[in-house]
Amino acid sequence: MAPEPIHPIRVGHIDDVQELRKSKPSIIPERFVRDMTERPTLATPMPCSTDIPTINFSKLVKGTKDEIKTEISQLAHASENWGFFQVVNHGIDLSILESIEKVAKEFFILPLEEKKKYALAPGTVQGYGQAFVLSEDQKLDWCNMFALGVVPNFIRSPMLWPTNPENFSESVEVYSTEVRKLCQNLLKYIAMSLGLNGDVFENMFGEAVQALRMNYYPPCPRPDLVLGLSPHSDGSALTVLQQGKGNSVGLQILKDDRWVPVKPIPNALVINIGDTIEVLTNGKYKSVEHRAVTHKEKDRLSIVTFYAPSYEIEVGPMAELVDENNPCKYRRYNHGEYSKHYVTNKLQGKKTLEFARIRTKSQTT
Ligand SMILES: O=C(O)CCC(=O)C(=O)O
Ligand SMILES: [Fe+2]
Repeated sequence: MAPEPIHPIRVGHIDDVQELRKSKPSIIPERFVRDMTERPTLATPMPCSTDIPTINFSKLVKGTKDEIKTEISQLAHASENWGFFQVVNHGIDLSILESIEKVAKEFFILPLEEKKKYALAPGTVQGYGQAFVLSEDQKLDWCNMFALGVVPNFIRSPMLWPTNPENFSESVEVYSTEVRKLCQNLLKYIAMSLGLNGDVFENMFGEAVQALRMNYYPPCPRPDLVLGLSPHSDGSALTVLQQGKGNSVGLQILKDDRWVPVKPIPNALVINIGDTIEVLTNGKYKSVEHRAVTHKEKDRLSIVTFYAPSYEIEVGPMAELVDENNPCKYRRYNHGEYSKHYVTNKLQGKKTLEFARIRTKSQTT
């Protein structure tokens, strides 16, 4: 069962950030202004040796034995220490990446009245607007989202789709099919990097759920005060993120208590480990906290695919990853319940995963 909206929720007035931007405010509305501790530290220079790892996907698929071995150990290192990596030579045709970016842009430049036809209901994550807003006093992100389910419930009805409906629908379908294959392949190599059978996740997940979210961050006159997207980890198994061509750098990941920017590599895709893989691997592979920041003059688009087990699947640490030295850190739970928990809570770092974490005696006292 897909997560149902919870009612009633009072979220108060939510300004549309694109409309706000048009009015060129000299003062940012209070609901967007972050508390001191949450503000992006724009002035802190980042050490340059902290680029996230890169995986050469073509070497995994058709490299020599040695190349495959090296790439798999890179993948293990990235998943264990970073929770993030960029995939180059992923095999998805450039025209497919360009097409999804084009339809996403076409959507966001529509008049607000048009976009509002797809407005998301409070407490749900599908549609246009701001997801994860669950109370009137919650701070808002400097972002507009348009999110839709792809598997199992992609509705291919031209009536329902914006702009050029045929193009939109077709681009989403073609793109999502390619990204699905990439996720399945990456999960195979991730399993192998753990010394498990390549098909272990595929067999476990049933008909995997896939969702697509387009995030649009308009320029912000005070990027030092706001966040594009609140810190969070993803509730998925894997996330695939495409950054708009030539956009500003906006994605940051928390590494050793520092926010490290993910510098876009042209045509690469950013992959991150989601909460589900963290639980299945008993914490060996990490779903790492990340956020988006804004830019004073430049806008930014990200196109994000979440790939997760079917809602009825039960998830818990795999036996192979639990032993005396690595005691079980998470309880077993139903993935649909976790999804519901995820979408009905605000984004708050890794807090959502507390849902599953087993507390040791020293943590509870
Ligand atoms: O826009 C970005 O770079 C971050 C997006 C993201 O983390 C998400 O949609 O879950
Ligand atoms: Fe995310």
